[in-house]
Amino acid sequence: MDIEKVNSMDLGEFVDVFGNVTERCPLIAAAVWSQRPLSDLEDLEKHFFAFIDALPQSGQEGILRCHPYLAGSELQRGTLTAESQREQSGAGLWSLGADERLRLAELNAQYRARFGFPFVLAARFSNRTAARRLLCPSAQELRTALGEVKKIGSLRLADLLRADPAKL
Ligand SMILES: NC(=O)NC1=NC(=O)NC1=O
Repeated sequence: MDIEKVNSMDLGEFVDVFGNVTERCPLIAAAVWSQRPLSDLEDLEKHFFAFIDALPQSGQEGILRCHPYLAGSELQRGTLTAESQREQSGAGLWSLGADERLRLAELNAQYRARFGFPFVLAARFSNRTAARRLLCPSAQELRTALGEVKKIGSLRLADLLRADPAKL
């Protein structure tokens, strides 16, 4: 898909296509739509990231709370978004052993209790570092977690911009 096609989209189409670049936060796509005409993929990505960076901490934490747990109940129940389903399955989280799933559930619970939002990791890079990040200071961990949200968004945008518009 080329950037001219993106710039020609009305609001509904734009949110349909880009509404889940940031997991379950279509508001961001609706906000970025008003930045058209966008010059290229980098410009589109820059506006997604600028919106996140400009939010107050409560809004940034809200974005993290919109993310499903890694290997959590949503993966088990099959209620993940298509993107998350692909990412989590692709990272092998579907085929975890019972003990590993339990260990991840415990880490998720400890992490959520400490920071007030779920552990977020760009699963396609899957450098499972939950245990180490649990020890980080809150302000640093918020920045790290938002960095993972941006990595996930970059990968999703690249997939979408590579996609054939006929299939969208
Ligand atoms: N809590 C998470 O990190 N969730 C996810 N990371 C991904 O890359 N996809 C997800 O659903």
